[in-house]
Amino acid sequence: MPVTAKICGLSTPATLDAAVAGGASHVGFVFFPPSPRHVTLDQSAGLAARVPDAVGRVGVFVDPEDALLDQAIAAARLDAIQLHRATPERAAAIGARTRLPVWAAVAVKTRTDLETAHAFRGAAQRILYDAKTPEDAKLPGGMGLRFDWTLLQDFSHPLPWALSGGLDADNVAEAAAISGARLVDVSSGVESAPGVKDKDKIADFLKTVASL
Ligand SMILES: O=C(O)c1ccccc1NCC(=O)[C@H](O)[C@H](O)COP(=O)(O)O
Repeated sequence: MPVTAKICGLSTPATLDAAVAGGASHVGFVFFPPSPRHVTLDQSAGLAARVPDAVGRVGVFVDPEDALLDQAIAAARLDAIQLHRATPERAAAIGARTRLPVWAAVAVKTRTDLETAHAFRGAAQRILYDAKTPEDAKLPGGMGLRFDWTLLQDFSHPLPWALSGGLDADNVAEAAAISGARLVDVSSGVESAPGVKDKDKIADFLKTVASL
């Protein structure tokens, strides 16, 4: 089975085009003002218009209000909602209201953290295993942190899932081999500075993923 990739936190037409040209299966737009990758509704609309139908548009949110979700879904014509710091109850309510697939981010540092994923069965359609960020960090993702990929070995996944956290062109093959991931997600590993995506790094990452 091939490995596919989501390039997260895109905010410029040139880097979005690089992700699409390189074969990304999904692109992610971050709707969270404290993030250096935050896009406005207008920006997201312009970016979304460049995305072919075959590529999934994923909106990334941190415990969002309904109003923001509605505005972002309409502006960026989202295909899926990625939720960070949301309870299973809130994830289920968002899925029921928006009728879009929900990707629940599960922050992982230990094996015990993984068990959280089970609570999302019936409430989300996909789990995104991401590295747990420090309690005082302003962002729950996009910090280039990785977790121990061996934790995912022999884990009984409750839902389809993706691997995230600290991936880059140099380690994604090892990460996929160890974890068994068939969908990988990257943000800072294809940047030259926080929030600044790099077309060449995107191309390198996607080339490596295509070879797996
Ligand atoms: O990327 C952000 O700035 C961000 C902000 C708020 C919530 C989530 C965010 N990113 C989520 C992602 O899907 C990232 O791709 C994921 O955390 C991996 O990031 P990285 O370790 O930098 O590749």
